[in-house]
Amino acid sequence: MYLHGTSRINGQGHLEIGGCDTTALVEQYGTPLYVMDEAQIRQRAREFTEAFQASGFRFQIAYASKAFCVMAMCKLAEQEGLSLDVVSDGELFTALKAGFPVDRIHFHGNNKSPFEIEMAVDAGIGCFVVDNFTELQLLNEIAGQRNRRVKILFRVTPGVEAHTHDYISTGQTDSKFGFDIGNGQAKQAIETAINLSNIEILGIHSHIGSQIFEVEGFRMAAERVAVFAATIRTELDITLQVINLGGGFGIRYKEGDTPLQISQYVKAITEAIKNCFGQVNYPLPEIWVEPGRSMVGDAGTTLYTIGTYKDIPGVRKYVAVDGGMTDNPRPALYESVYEAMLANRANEANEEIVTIAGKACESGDMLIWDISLPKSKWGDILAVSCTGAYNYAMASNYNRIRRPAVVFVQAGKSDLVVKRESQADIVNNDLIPERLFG
Ligand SMILES: Cc1ncc(COP(=O)(O)O)c(C=O)c1O
Ligand SMILES: N[C@@H](CCCC[NH3+])C(=O)O
Repeated sequence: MYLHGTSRINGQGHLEIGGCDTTALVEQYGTPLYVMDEAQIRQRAREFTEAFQASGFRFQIAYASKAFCVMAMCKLAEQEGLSLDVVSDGELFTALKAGFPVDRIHFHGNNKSPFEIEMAVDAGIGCFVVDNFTELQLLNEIAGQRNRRVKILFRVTPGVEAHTHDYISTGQTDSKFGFDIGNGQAKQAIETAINLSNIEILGIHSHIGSQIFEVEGFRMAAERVAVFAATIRTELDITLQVINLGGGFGIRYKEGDTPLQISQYVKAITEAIKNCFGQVNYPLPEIWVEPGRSMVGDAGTTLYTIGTYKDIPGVRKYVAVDGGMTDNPRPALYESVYEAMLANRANEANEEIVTIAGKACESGDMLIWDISLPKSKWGDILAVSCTGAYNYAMASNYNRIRRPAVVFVQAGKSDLVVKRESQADIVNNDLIPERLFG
């Protein structure tokens, strides 16, 4: 397993993260356990900030909280001077509860409910990223009822196909998100909004997809957005101040993954904006981005306890752990590949190829197919790396399996930031109607 961030093998031959021995973390908190390397998250935030500072552009880096949205993470994002992207009242509530400055929160989503819009307007949200015509009218109406003027970006689809899994590709014309530039709907949306008295247009937003390893897609998106901005200026007499190019910066999950340095992504984006907007003689806009995975993905490691085996001679050996698709649905959803190691026997040589199965009642509940490991036994600790993004965030209670705890580790200290769900939590919202007792 590749050792990310502060991960290392210590003198006892154990995996250590943030100066904490993972076997001690398991003793203290149990398994499955999400371990987040705080220094690694902070370093990523600083890489983004420094790269933008070097570009000379005005900027906002909005952490896409969907990747991992808990109050401690919102606090950390605030400390690092980031903005925050939320997509539901739940994420907004989490951020507000954590005391995140509301004027630095951006509200996304393709089907924001009236309740969500009201909540965000009342809270004084920094901006809405408007996704469709219905939302535009609703937002104007709700803001009007409150005598408020709300800032917006328009989410546009620039017609760029990112080289990634279909389910996480969003910039193409056939997408449920945003207004298409190519078919004229993006222009029509801006034209409509100009006449809405409770809306202030800041700019446009484009997000082409996730887990992207090259810069070409971002360059193309910047180019199309610049041409579009120029057309809008000529035809509608409005100059956009903000261009948001979304997130999508890839990370290394496994051997063969080739993400770029954060500074390379940022340089490509800022240079493309500079060139493309320069070519059409446009005042340089403020640049916003929304990294999620690249902020937290490789800072996360999940620790599991190994339980049972099923060895099918000549076919395959299954090794089951005490979690699975309920804490990490990504292999089942996207065929994502993860790396792992035995955290308590980290120096031992690999001896067998096994398949790591989860404990859910589902044949597709596999975490890793065909991985080389030392011969493991009941009670060993399996560490799976790169689980910081879209793992806890996408965890479920399928089979009424309880969601794991999350700890932040740094400089030899661990802090619980999400408690393990209890059995009481599992039935907390259940009710038995009176008549069923009769
Ligand atoms: C609008 C938007 N912004 C930001 C992100 C974050 O993407 P990533 O986690 O790949 O950086 C996403 C998710 O793909 C998104 O849909
Ligand atoms: N959930 C996806 C990323 C999509 C993000 C939202 N647009 C993943 O785990 O890779």
